[in-house]
Amino acid sequence: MASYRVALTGGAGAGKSAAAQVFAECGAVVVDADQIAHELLEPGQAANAAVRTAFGDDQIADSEGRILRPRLRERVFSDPRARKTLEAILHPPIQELMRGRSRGARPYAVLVIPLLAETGRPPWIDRVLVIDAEPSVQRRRLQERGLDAISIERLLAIQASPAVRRALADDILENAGSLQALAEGVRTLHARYQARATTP
Ligand SMILES: CC(C)(COP(=O)(O)OP(=O)(O)OC[C@H]1O[C@@H](n2cnc3c(N)ncnc32)[C@H](O)[C@@H]1O)[C@@H](O)C(=O)NCCC(=O)NCCS
Ligand SMILES: Nc1ncnc2c1ncn2[C@@H]1O[C@H](COP(=O)(O)OP(=O)(O)OP(=O)(O)O)[C@@H](O)[C@H]1O
Repeated sequence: MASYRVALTGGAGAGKSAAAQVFAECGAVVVDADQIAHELLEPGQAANAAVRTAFGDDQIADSEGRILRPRLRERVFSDPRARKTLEAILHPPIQELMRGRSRGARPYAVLVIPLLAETGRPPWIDRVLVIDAEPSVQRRRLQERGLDAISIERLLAIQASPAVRRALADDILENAGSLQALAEGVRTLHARYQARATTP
């Protein structure tokens, strides 16, 4: 039987990781694009070398070749050309690893893809779940994570609008209440996805 793959997307701080954790606790296989991006930037990876060459070793890496992610983030969130350069290096291997790691997943896979609306829906995705929170709530959560006000505004400005994202959705999870309410919403969806995944 082919894998059943659900893409989970949403704006920064909307609650994708929190929802993904509950899907994992329910037994879904979770694959996260942001985590894969971090893995690909590790020393020894081809993307690490490509990023250091493109952005300048002395600018964005330490003496051991470790990418200084906050510095790279600052650069790419304030310069669209730099962002395109980084995305051109990282997005093809991210796509390949997302697809590979979710192949054969049982009962089904949740792929956390923050930029689904920006990059387009891959043909191998069966269903799109959008998690949404009020922009004021996103800002507060990002602030709590230590991002400064300018970085928060830049980040929200370069991401797709909630309307564009919601237009892609088969399901929408409103993350407006408590973490417990979010977990209940996830468990309801899990039951539905599990049934779809196992129905021939
Ligand atoms: C820029 C990088 C080095 C910053 O790393 P850092 O650990 O500081 O932040 P983190 O990865 O947690 O991202 C912070 C927030 O920015 C969002 N984000 C990341 N990259 C992008 C991007 N190219 N465009 C818009 N939003 C982005 C993330 O989803 C998250 O909400 C890293 O995010 C990265 O390598 N991004 C490029 C790869 C990418 O496009 N990833 C998104 C998933 S496809
Ligand atoms: N309903 C909620 N109630 C309280 N806190 C929440 C709720 N949902 C998420 N959070 C918290 O808000 C923060 C951001 O959530 P999370 O990391 O899941 O967002 P995200 O969409 O994965 O963000 P990013 O794309 O930036 O990684 C986390 O600290 C998380 O625990």
